[in-house]
Amino acid sequence: MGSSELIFRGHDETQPTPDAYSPKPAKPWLFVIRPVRYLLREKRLVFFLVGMAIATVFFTILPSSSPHAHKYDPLPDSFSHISHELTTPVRYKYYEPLQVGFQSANSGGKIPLGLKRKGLRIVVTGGAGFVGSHLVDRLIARGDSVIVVDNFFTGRKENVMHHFKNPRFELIRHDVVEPLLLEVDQIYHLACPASPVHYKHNPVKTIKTNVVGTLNMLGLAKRVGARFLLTSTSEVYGDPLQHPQVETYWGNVNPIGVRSCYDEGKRTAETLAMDYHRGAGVEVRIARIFNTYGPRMCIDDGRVVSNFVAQALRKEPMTVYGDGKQTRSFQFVSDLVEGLMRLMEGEHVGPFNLGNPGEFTMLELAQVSVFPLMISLLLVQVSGL
Ligand SMILES: O=c1ccn([C@@H]2O[C@H](COP(=O)(O)OP(=O)(O)O[C@H]3OC[C@@H](O)[C@H](O)[C@H]3O)[C@@H](O)[C@H]2O)c(=O)[nH]1
Repeated sequence: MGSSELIFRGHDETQPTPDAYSPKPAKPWLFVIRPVRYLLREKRLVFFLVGMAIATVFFTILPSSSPHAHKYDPLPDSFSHISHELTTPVRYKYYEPLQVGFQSANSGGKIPLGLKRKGLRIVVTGGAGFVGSHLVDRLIARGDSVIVVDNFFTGRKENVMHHFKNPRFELIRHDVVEPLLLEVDQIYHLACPASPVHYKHNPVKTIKTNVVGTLNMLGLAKRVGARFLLTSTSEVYGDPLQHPQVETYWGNVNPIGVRSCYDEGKRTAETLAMDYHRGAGVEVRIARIFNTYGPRMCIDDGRVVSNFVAQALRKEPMTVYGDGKQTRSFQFVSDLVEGLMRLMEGEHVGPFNLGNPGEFTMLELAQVSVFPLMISLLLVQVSGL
């Protein structure tokens, strides 16, 4: 059989014959007409349009009028000036996220509907401590979500328990010497006992916290692309031969002294931060914190301000060590927190000294601690409180 035969037979079968049944040709427009008729007949179109309207309201209007935007945000008046500089939207608004971490990964692209960012996710290690808890207050007030990581060695739950019902707050009991994985945009690394009495109590643990703890948190910053702020200390200058100490001064530090676990530990932490910055591209900020005082400082903190205040209250003699001519500067905790946040949001790595530029001798401090206390005790007695 030749190929021409095959072709011919095929033609035969498809040829129409006058008597054969011929079905009506299909009408493609019926596929459109039928559902429309159905929608109109069953009033389905109305339901469809109403559903679309509800969905539009839910996904567009509701998120911007979320109760959180007002519930936690009214910043105290004393902070209003900083909100203009640190946070693009001012009071009563959510914080405009920086182009860091997760955010930078999304920059340029549209964030899918329903995944709109409302604030930064921030870890504060040591967030239940004296300085950390004030920082947490400010971050929460700004509209960010805060995870506090604290082992409660010197931190206290009471310092942060006023946030327990806030859905943007989480508290994790964790020691930073163990690794931790969290998805965050920024890390404020404060975890370490800061008072000489506390850090000398277990020096091995102190240096481990400064070195291994900082290494772990820098590793986390690298892994999730977070910006990292290290709270270092004025103690990196050791027994300084230069007054006042500028950041370019390298210090005069004893590597084998009783304070070395802290001052050398912090110096190593700074080294680690800079090496992660230069070597792994981690965005770091370094703050060197000078003496700080304020509410939530432990009365048994062991530092000079709390000691003098406690002694004045108990009408005990003040324990001025040495000749009392050594000088220190003292800043209020809210000023420090403002400095930390400005540093984190700014473009400069640091290190930056954060402290009060005016210095006192310890003898002068003993005098200024006594007089206001005497006056306030007198007022309490006069008013009969
Ligand atoms: O009861 C006291 C306590 C302390 N002092 C003296 O007061 C001065 C300040 O001592 P503190 O213990 O308050 O604090 P230090 O300045 O030694 O270190 C502090 O400084 C900066 C922070 O970053 C550190 O975390 C913190 O330890 C020291 O000269 C100390 O000898 C007293 O005279 N009497």
